[in-house]
Amino acid sequence: MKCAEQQGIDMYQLMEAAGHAVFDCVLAKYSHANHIIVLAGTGNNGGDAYVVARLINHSNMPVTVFSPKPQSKLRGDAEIARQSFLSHGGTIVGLEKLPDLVDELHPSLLIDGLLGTGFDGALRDEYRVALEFISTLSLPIIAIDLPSGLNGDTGHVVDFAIKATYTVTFVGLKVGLVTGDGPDYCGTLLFSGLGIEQCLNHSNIATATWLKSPIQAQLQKRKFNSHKGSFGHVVCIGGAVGMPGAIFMAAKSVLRSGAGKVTVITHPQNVTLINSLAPELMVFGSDGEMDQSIKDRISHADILVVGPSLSVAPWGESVFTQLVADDLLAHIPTILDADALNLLCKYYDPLVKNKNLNKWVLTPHPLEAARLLDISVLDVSKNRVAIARDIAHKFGAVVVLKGCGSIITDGVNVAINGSGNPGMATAGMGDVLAGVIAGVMTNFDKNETALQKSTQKAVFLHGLAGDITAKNGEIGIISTDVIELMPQALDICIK
Ligand SMILES: NC(=O)C1=CN([C@@H]2O[C@H](COP(=O)(O)OP(=O)(O)OC[C@H]3O[C@@H](n4cnc5c(N)ncnc54)[C@H](O)[C@@H]3O)[C@@H](O)[C@H]2O)[C@@H](O)CC1
Ligand SMILES: Nc1ncnc2c1ncn2[C@@H]1O[C@H](COP(=O)(O)OP(=O)(O)O)[C@@H](O)[C@H]1O
Ligand SMILES: [K+]
Repeated sequence: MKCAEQQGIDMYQLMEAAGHAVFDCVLAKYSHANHIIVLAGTGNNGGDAYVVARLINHSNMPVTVFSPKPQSKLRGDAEIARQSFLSHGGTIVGLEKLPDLVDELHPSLLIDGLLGTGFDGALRDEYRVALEFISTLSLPIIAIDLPSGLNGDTGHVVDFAIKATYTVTFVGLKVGLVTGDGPDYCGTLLFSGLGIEQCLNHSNIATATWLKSPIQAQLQKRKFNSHKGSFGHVVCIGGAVGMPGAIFMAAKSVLRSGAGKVTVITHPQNVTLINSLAPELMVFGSDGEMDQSIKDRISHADILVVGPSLSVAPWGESVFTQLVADDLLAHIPTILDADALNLLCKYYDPLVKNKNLNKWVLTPHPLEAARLLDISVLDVSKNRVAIARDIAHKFGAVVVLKGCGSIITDGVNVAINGSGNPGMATAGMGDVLAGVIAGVMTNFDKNETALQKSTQKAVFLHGLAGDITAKNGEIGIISTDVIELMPQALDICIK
């Protein structure tokens, strides 16, 4: 909004436009509402609320505004909007009176204009008490710009927030609506550009991309005249003794995402089982010492996946340290997942620093992200985008910070994934993602600039396969189901 102001756009007109956008939502979804309660805060989000309340009043629907103290004087545009509401006969009551009046008013809709993008920190007591009371009413709620209590920049809820039915949000994407806690609080998201989206598009503001449509993960149709060598050789390294599952799922996912050839390097005791589960894989055993033939296979790979069930015990540690010491990870695009990330924390300084590592994709979940920066998991969830960027800068890598609204960043560009579902919160789904990233990459150029873009597409495709799997029920989907549906997800995205 500051940018709009700098470009000479009239801020009160924007507030009017915001109010009209919310009023349109009221008319479209709740035109028969009984009494409408509007919460109006003390900033510009409150100003928007007064515009909506005036429009509701004007259309002869019963409306009461509840506002925290001080109700006397707001600032600037918000005060103009409040005065306009009052001069049209509007009623404003103290927020603390809401519990006493609610039975009398019989509201059937609540509009939340308490806090918007200016909210920071923890809710002040008066607000928290009001929001907790509201949550007991079971009313449909339209949130203005964002649900009060949710931080629009980070997607973090400190203690309490409104759970909206609809959120009518304005102009650019607020990352906090689509990552972390955001999706649990926003309900259905409705966007309004307030008529200034064109002007902002030309202002060169760096914003995050929300990956929501298959068009954003477009893949080229294959030439008829293709052969397996056209689509890359991926080597997957992991699977300590007794742990064949994760590396098998990662490798099978690479195959199901379009790679020409996939090799697995694992503990010798896993070889027979993995071969029998997927005879398409080439599987080789290593007892922890990497002989020359294994090193040759790795050095001829187009892409590496390192980490699924590698373990931090001696076998995994020995494999990882040799890969780094022999520079095998320095020149080949490499997806580092799971225990490779844990080992990366341990060996970052002595082995990894100062090498040419800008071909890495790191795929931490929040706990692994916390370890990579030596912070707490809470610190990660407080600001997912900033943390993902910090990891990208520290390791010179593309980072996928997994979870609801996975963040993909090379430290500069930021994308937030909009595919996937909570059914995917199940063991092995991250191993599948690591494989999908490598497999999808084999469809693209191998240069570095493609790394962020191809990782974005892969993360979207992985979530899309999860969504296709969840069509028969979300809870209880398993990672191997998602692997089998990767071809369907890819097919949706082929040009
Ligand atoms: N003119 C503009 O800039 C426009 C802004 N728009 C609206 O304005 C909003 C942003 O307005 P503001 O910057 O005034 O911010 P807000 O209206 O979100 O909030 C500011 C108020 O919240 C209080 N507050 C902050 N943290 C708090 C906490 N932890 N507990 C309790 N109270 C807290 C502050 O004391 C301040 O009074 C947007 O979300 C959008 O709804 C729209 O009207 C379009 C035009
Ligand atoms: N609630 C969710 N919404 C969307 N995607 C999710 C959700 N929960 C998990 N996922 C996805 O599933 C995968 C889980 O990865 P991870 O936690 O590493 O699992 P594991 O360690 O068991 O392999 C990630 O890609 C993550 O983004
Ligand atoms: K709000």
